[in-house]
Amino acid sequence: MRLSVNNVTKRYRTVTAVDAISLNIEPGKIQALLGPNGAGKSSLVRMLVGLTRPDEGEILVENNGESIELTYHDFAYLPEDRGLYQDRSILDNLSYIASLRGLKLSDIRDDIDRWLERFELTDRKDEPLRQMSKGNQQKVQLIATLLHDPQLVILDEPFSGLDPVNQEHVLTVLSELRERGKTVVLSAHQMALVERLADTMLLMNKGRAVAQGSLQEIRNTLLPEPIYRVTTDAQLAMEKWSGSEQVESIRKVNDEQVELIFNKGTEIEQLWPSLAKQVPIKAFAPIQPGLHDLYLDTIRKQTGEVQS
Ligand SMILES: Nc1ncnc2c1ncn2[C@@H]1O[C@H](COP(=O)(O)OP(=O)(O)OP(=O)(O)O)[C@@H](O)[C@H]1O
Repeated sequence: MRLSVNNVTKRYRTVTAVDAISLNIEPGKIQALLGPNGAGKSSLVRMLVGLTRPDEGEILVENNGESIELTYHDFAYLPEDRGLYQDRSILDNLSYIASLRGLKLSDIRDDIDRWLERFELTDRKDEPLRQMSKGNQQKVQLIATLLHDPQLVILDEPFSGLDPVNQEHVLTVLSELRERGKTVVLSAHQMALVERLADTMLLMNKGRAVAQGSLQEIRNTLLPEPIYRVTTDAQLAMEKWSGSEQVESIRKVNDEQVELIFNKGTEIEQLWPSLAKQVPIKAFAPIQPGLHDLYLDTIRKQTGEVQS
């Protein structure tokens, strides 16, 4: 299933939650939506699953090359506000949700057992949900979401409330969905996980797209000039190099290392000897910042504050 989001805008009374976003989401790929609180991720997700409509633009869904209207059976949706019956057991909740989807319990009983086993909930399946930790409830919600095995899976913050072991379980589940050709869209705040998992990402801030594409494409957009990590006398380097015309920025990492970004068009190879004449250089190498650093740096620049 393929989703095309074309120039979509969503406004609430006082705020433009999603502002002219375009995005192509492909089958067999994982698309992540990233951004600080209030960036517009959930608003976009709600439009993707048809809960709300765009004020401008359109969202097209294609299955095997044909344009379709999404129905409840076509997609799995893990909403931001989870809704399970607190007084009922895990098994009752899952059976009830399965019946709502028109699934026969006898057909999916094995699937439920496998999911419970996988998420280490088998021993607790008869306990009421209210006795469960937030993370365990989250796991039950995720199982409920995926039970009917649809082609399109849309998850609003699937990692929230989970410990690292269960985050890994979810990561594996999502990778398997991709391998089986499903289309997966998720919003998340866990950059290290997203970096390992997502094929493409949309970084949003205040409803707008700040950068999108693969991690490399995002790097190229947000950081067109490479960063060099230089081993040297950091204090002296800060003093001597920061005034250089070719140096866009210099940051002290520790007493023996600085990070340098050069101005666009600088012939970097030719510059090293003159920098080394001012302050001896022991070593230098370009570094590839991870998504976490790119994200924080970008949001900081845009808002002057950081939320993660
Ligand atoms: N139903 C609504 N009515 C009015 N404003 C809304 C509504 N839903 C969202 N908003 C506003 O739209 C903006 C985007 O909110 P949204 O929940 O989409 O962000 P988000 O990126 O999902 O944030 P978070 O990471 O905190 O879940 C926010 O300013 C929010 O207050």
